[in-house]
Amino acid sequence: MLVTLEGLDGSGKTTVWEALRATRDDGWTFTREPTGSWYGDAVRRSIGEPDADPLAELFLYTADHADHLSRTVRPALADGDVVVSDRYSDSRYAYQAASLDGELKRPMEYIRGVHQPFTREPDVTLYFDVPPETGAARAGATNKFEQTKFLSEVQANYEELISMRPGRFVRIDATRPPEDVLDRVEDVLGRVLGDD
Ligand SMILES: Nc1ncnc2c1ncn2[C@@H]1O[C@H](COP(=O)(O)OP(=O)(O)OP(=O)(O)O)[C@@H](O)[C@H]1O
Ligand SMILES: Cc1cn([C@H]2C[C@H](O)[C@@H](COP(=O)(O)O)O2)c(=O)[nH]c1=O
Repeated sequence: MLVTLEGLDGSGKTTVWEALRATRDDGWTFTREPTGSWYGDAVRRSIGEPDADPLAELFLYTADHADHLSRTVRPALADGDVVVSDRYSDSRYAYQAASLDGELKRPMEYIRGVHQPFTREPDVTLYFDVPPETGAARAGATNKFEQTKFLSEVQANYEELISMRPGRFVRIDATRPPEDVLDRVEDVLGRVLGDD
């Protein structure tokens, strides 16, 4: 089963991912995008570039995803592991659709179309829901993505994705204290894995 954690910068995904990882052992693979590979290094370099070309940036993230799929996600799923990824393809559909708004016609449709032939859709996606102001403040507003205005566009894109796949997304109220957020995530995982 492939479980992904999605949401705005500062929504608390990594906090939960680390807490889950600390209490699980065999049968679980914890992974993330951007990855730790050299493709991920290229992505992180681009995040730090305010003037990076948004289309070039989309393809850096997508290259990292292709490598992540073939080297980590697909092998772990083939071994029967539960794979938990902190960010995955929906981050591209939400963030790069925002950064390419005005550059391409229907950017989300374009980005989903690029992924469709090779990606593996998640089974369950936990959406960490916070207002853009909260996300930007928690993240520290240190780069071009961690800005309230940009995150408002990203949030609208996530809402569109949720309305397209209501059965896959589970909304988590991530404005709650960290312990409550983790409890809710554990409940959801217990339910979906129990049903598996
Ligand atoms: N539920 C919460 N309430 C208040 N603060 C939180 C909560 N969860 C996480 N934080 C704090 O918010 C900051 C961002 O958290 P975290 O790194 O987990 O978010 P993230 O969604 O992974 O962000 P990014 O996508 O930018 O990496 C951290 O300082 C963390 O301690
Ligand atoms: C995978 C992915 C990420 N992003 C953005 C979101 C964040 O601002 C940064 C890095 O992610 P992290 O969770 O803070 O480590 O990159 C993106 O725009 N598109 C993506 O596909």
